[in-house]
Amino acid sequence: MSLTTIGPDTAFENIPIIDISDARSTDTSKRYALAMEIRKACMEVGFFYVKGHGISQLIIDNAVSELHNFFSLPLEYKMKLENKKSPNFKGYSPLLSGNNDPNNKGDLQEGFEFGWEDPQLSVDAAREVDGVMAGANAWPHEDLPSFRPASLAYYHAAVDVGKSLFPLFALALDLSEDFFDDKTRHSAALMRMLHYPPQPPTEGDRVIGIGAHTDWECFTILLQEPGKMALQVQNTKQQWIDAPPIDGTLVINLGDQFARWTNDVFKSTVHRAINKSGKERYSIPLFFGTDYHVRLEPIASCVSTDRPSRYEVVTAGEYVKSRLAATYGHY
Ligand SMILES: O=C(O)CCC(=O)C(=O)O
Ligand SMILES: [Fe+2]
Repeated sequence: MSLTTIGPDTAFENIPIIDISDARSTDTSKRYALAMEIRKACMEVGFFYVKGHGISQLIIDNAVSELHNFFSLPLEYKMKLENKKSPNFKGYSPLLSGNNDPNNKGDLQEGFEFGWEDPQLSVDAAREVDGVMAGANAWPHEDLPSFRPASLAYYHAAVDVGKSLFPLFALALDLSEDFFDDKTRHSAALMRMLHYPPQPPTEGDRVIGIGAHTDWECFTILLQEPGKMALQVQNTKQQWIDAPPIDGTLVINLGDQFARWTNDVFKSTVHRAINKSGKERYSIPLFFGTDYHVRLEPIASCVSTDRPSRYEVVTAGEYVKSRLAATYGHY
């Protein structure tokens, strides 16, 4: 079936909530029904909340509390782990060091980035499969020893949720459920711990938490700290729709790799965050892509004579590398 003729005829005004407890159901019809819900959200919004994701509140609370501790360290401690010192850009990025929206002056956030740790794989071998971001993480072992285990516990739980979603995305695209299995062997899954200071009243909208952008991978799993509104998602009428934290849920949003793969049938939707809560705000996105050598070729059901291929075919790694260079000056 062609997916190119089904499309949204209205701009979305809210973001659906999908219960994914059936993601690994042994009942095929339940998995299929869930995939159809996901298909609708991917085609109409590019964002959805998930509940029933199975990550324990304890794992989430520990990660969030360690993340508060990390960002409370003195700047000089955090700067010891600055990502520019790392060959693969892991570690700490200070306030205003990134700029996601070229019209802006910098993102009002500081971050800590880490990825998959595979003790079996040497750094060189990892780089070969995972490209520029592969290799060791930079942890504040001495200054905050409990940060690594708490962060990795949440990371592994979130990666597991991500792995349960790929077969559903495949079904949603009328592909076999295992379509992404051989393309996601090495978990190109990067996690960023983020801290957004309150938006200063004196700043206009050219210095905000994170400027308007799309994500670069297949999809992102975002944990927002409860109670603080910041994330907004843009619809086709250029209206900003609020995506507040909702208890018990995570936000899933699609990124550019899926847009390329699906010839924009799945939407990589523009979003931004402005922390107007007056308090410190924290969030944890996990960017879930395919292995970096995988070519982002459009899926047959997403191309037609009326909708020819929109993107040049590149590998996932080439794409991410080009976006990193544009956003952080990493080459
Ligand atoms: O902090 C948020 O809510 C959004 C973060 C985000 O969009 C990103 O890091 O790509
Ligand atoms: Fe994003």
